[in-house]
Amino acid sequence: MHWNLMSKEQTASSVSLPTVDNSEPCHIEVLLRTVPEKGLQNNESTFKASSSDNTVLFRTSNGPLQNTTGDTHSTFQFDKVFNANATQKDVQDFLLDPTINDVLNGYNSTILTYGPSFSGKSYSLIGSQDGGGILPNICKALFSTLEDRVKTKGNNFSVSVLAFEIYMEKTYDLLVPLPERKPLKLHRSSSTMDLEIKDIRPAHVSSFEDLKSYIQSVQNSGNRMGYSSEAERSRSHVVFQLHIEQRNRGRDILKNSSLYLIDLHGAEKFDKRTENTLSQDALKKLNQSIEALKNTVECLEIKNLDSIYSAKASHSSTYRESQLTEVLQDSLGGNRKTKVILTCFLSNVPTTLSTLKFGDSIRQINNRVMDNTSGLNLKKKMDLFVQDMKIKDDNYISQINILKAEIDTLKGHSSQSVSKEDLATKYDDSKKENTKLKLQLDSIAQLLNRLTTENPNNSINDEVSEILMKRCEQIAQLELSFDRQVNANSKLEKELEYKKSKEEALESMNVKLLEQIQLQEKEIQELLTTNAILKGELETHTKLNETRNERIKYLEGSVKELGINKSATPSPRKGSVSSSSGNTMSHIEEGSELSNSPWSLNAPSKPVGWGVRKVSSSSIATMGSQESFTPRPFKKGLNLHSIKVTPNTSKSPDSGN
Ligand SMILES: Nc1ncnc2c1ncn2[C@@H]1O[C@H](COP(=O)(O)OP(=O)(O)OP(=O)(O)O)[C@@H](O)[C@H]1O
Repeated sequence: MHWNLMSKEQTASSVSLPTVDNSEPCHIEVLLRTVPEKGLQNNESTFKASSSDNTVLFRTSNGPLQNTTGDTHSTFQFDKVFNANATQKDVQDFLLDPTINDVLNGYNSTILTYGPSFSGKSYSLIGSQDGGGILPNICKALFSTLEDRVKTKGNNFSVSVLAFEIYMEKTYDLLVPLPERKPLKLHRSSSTMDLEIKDIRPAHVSSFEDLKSYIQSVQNSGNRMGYSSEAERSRSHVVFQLHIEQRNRGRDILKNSSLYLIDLHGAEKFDKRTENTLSQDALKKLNQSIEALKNTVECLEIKNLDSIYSAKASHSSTYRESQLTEVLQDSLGGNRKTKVILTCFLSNVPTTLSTLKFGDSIRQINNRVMDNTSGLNLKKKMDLFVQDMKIKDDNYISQINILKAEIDTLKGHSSQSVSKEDLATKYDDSKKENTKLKLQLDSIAQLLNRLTTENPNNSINDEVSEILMKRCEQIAQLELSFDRQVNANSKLEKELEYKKSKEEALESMNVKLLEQIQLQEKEIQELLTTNAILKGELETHTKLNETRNERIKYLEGSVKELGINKSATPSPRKGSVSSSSGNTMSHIEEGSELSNSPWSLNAPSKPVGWGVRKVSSSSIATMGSQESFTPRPFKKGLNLHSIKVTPNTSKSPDSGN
């Protein structure tokens, strides 16, 4: 699979709205961040960085601060200068929001770190144990804004990510574990001239959590960046690319943009002192990319400063000096909003001076940026429509399944509970028992009355009372359970009714959903047919156009030929056909094809004969509404008389003859 690093889908499925070049100039922004160094005071250093006016002043060893207007390299002006005590948050507060805005407005953007080893490039871009860098925080903020737009504007989005490293002039997919990593091919698409990486594996991520796990897998797969071991310097350039596609269905707008986050390896030259295991050739390759980057920036700076400078020398050739510059082509002088973070130790004069000079040069480069906003074409619209229908369909199906499961559980409940018939028999039984007990109670009450009247102090009285009390308790309990049964019964009845109504509602909803699906299928069908008709019409028009072009060419040829013949013979007089030489006549006869042509200026309404000769160039010039034509039998040498011309009001000098 090829992965287009520029506008992956824009070319295939959308039509660009702007037809004119509406790009705007945009200079590369440069930020400087200095590393905290123990015991180093800013005003004691050779460099004085000022975050208030965003300058760095370079002072000579013993002398006073140099005049800012004197030596161009005595003062370096940047877009932002962060002192050593600036936090990650300070840097990100400055950088994140504008970059996110640019990307979401459809502008391609790049954030690039540049500086010597251990100066905090990875610290700023990726982060460390004590805090997240630009990469995780920009991704988090990006997803949060995208999700907000889904809620507030109904926009859709899709994000894909890929990560690769450039090591010794070879490009590797960072998702592939380090030992298995194979170099990938970079090439430019012949149609769009976009850079493509063959066989790289992009990942589609739908949330920040997905993206975090992608970054995690990249880090787990091993790297040459050195952030696994803090004391190790990086030897590869690492590139993260996010591609964001946003769709606004209401306005049929598609925005495609990408964000590069690039962590370069140290900008100093690698040599045998630090890389003693590497061969001379390997060292050369290791240094090649930064050298090429410096050259490219220099060329572009000169080109920007000197408008007469020929682009030929600078452009394509310098970009091709290394894989890094190939990847950066669009970020340096192309359609990207580029921000460079320079990192340096103020105590190290040579590396800082070289970094500042690089920053100064790259800041002179003007990119030409335009937002990658496009309209959706019919095919894209249909694809999206079908995709949405599918999603809706899936939703409906899952909704139906949920409701079905609910019905099943309710049905299970009702089968487990007591049936109506059982309840009725239970109710009857209790009723019978109740009446029996009541009768017993009555007879006991009667017996008791009798005994009380006969013998008021009889001990039997107490016994009977006790029995009676027990019986009463039994009756009360029975009545209670009876009430409970009745309550349970009515509850079940209600539940059953509710289930029935729910089932009915579900059924009708189901029917509606089916109708909707059918309607949508019909709409898709109609769109397909319209598409086919449009295609057919387009083909017919193209053919017609081709035929017309052929005819026009043919006519032009014929007219030219006629012109040549005309110039070859004496110029005919106004109102006359030609000389009597007979040449023109015969030419006209030959040109009868022209008169017969449906494209002829004078298509014959009569059979082809003498009349068609009116088409000769001279006759076209003289033909007026008063001209009449009398066909005569052909006589050799008499052809001049074969056409009768009615006198013209404006006579030619010879017309009297
Ligand atoms: N501004 C800073 N504040 C605190 N610690 C920092 C800062 N900048 C860098 N460091 C620390 O310095 C060390 C080196 O930083 P880092 O690895 O980011 O350098 P680098 O420029 O990416 O080096 P290399 O080019 O070798 O990759 C790390 O331990 C990092 O935590």
